[in-house]
Amino acid sequence: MALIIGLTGSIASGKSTVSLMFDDFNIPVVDADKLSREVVMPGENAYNKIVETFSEEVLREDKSIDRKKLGSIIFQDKEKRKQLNAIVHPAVRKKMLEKRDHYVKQGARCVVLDIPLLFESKLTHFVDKTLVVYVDEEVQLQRLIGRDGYSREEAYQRINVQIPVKEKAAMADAVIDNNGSKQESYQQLESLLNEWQVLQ
Ligand SMILES: CC(C)(COP(=O)(O)OP(=O)(O)OC[C@H]1O[C@@H](n2cnc3c(N)ncnc32)[C@H](O)[C@@H]1O)[C@@H](O)C(=O)NCCC(=O)NCCS
Ligand SMILES: Nc1ncnc2c1ncn2[C@@H]1O[C@H](COP(=O)(O)OP(=O)(O)OP(=O)(O)O)[C@@H](O)[C@H]1O
Repeated sequence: MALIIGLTGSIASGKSTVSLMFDDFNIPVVDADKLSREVVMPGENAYNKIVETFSEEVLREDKSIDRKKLGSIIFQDKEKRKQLNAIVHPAVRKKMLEKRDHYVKQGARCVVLDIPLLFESKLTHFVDKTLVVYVDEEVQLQRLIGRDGYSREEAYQRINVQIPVKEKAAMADAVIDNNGSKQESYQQLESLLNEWQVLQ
């Protein structure tokens, strides 16, 4: 039986950074953020629904979704966020489960589902173990600003629409403390995978 790990955290806590490390252990990762970009490509159902709901105002000149613009709308309006989630999440879940099952069928010993909203969307039944990538709030804020160039207010807005990462860490089966170097996080991941006996 394959072990399915749900990898989560909060925005800019380091999920993608840790998710890349699984490659070294030949463990496949299904990335919900990546799928959420694929399902809103022009021509897809979710794309059409987004245009219907949010108007052509959220399109770029080439008709693709202007993610920055859509983000600036939904991160400050709970109702609009719910509308977008209702459009995008079902399509992402379907693709995620298809990919999970594909890797399991191929004989993977372990599959990672990288899902930013694992706890918020109550998806823990998709996985056997939950793993949270944790950082202190000030580190999270600085890394988010450093990566995306948001103002402090914009960064807080994005952090505050999710369950605080401290609370997620308290709910998780395991936690990687990503306040230190990437190397330190890598070592924590390696020990955990040994503990969970998924390394060949
Ligand atoms: C609003 C959008 C267009 C902004 O796109 P952008 O490229 O700027 O951000 P990206 O998609 O890379 O998301 C960055 C991070 O924001 C957070 N986030 C994104 N959407 C949401 C949401 N609906 N609620 C809370 N946090 C969210 C996550 O931590 C995610 O990792 C995009 O995030 C989106 O379509 N969101 C709805 C789908 C969703 O919930 N995706 C996240 C999990 S599948
Ligand atoms: N241990 C670390 N030391 C220094 N910088 C780090 C560390 N871990 C991650 N970072 C940097 O912090 C930023 C956020 O990390 P990352 O993109 O992995 O977060 P994320 O949780 O995947 O974010 P999102 O929720 O937006 O997808 C990136 O610029 C990344 O390079």
